[in-house]
Amino acid sequence: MNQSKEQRILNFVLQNAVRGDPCSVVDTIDKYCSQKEWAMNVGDEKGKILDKTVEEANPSVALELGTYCGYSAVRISRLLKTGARLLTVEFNPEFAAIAKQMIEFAGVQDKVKLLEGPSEEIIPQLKKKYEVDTLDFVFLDHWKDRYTPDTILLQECNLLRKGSILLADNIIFPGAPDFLNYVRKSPHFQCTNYPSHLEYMQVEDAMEKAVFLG
Ligand SMILES: O=C(NCCCCCn1ccc2cnccc21)c1cc(-c2ccc(F)cc2)cc(O)c1O
Ligand SMILES: [Mg+2]
Repeated sequence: MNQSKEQRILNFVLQNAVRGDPCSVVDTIDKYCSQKEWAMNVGDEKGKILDKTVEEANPSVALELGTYCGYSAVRISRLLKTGARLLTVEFNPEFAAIAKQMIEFAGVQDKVKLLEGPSEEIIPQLKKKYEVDTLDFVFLDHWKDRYTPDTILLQECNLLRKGSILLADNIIFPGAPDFLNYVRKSPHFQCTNYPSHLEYMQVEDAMEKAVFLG
């Protein structure tokens, strides 16, 4: 049975990155996906915007929707302070299995909890089952038509507090027009746009930061 692209990415990391070194894992994935096979990791250009936003949020509890191979989970968790944690949600069991190994190889498994399933089921469980009070930072990188309903669901579940920072990938490509509309029109969010490029390509993309005002 021939390997998946995601398995090839993981194998390349296991053979070429430094175990326990999150930066080398991130750089090695970027090397593979820019030179050998494109993949939908957030990448280094948008990754730098992600880094800045995580540093601004300095979260105790962070949520990521869309783990994929674990690239942004490793990227985010390498910046977390002692005792802080990242909950990352992946819907696809094959991707979750790859991401688990990627996270463990990077040595960030103590900071990251990988939750398997659809966001609309997991978000309502965060308070009781995963002992979350409120979320300091949320990275949206899953189905683009789920960004808006999940942002509404986060509010309905009382998971956001004054100052919670949402960062959304792929605002231009593949695009999340309804999300952009929703947060920019809402009196409960202060928005900032960060123009960038699609990972590993010269195609325009952008990220949108939305700070919850309460
Ligand atoms: O589709 C993208 N990501 C989402 C993947 C599926 C998420 C599924 N999923 C995960 C957790 C979860 C929880 N609940 C429900 C569903 C859930 C994506 C695509 C492109 C892209 C693709 C083709 C192209 F030609 C150009 C660009 C680039 C990106 O950066 C992307 O992020
Ligand atoms: Mg993306």
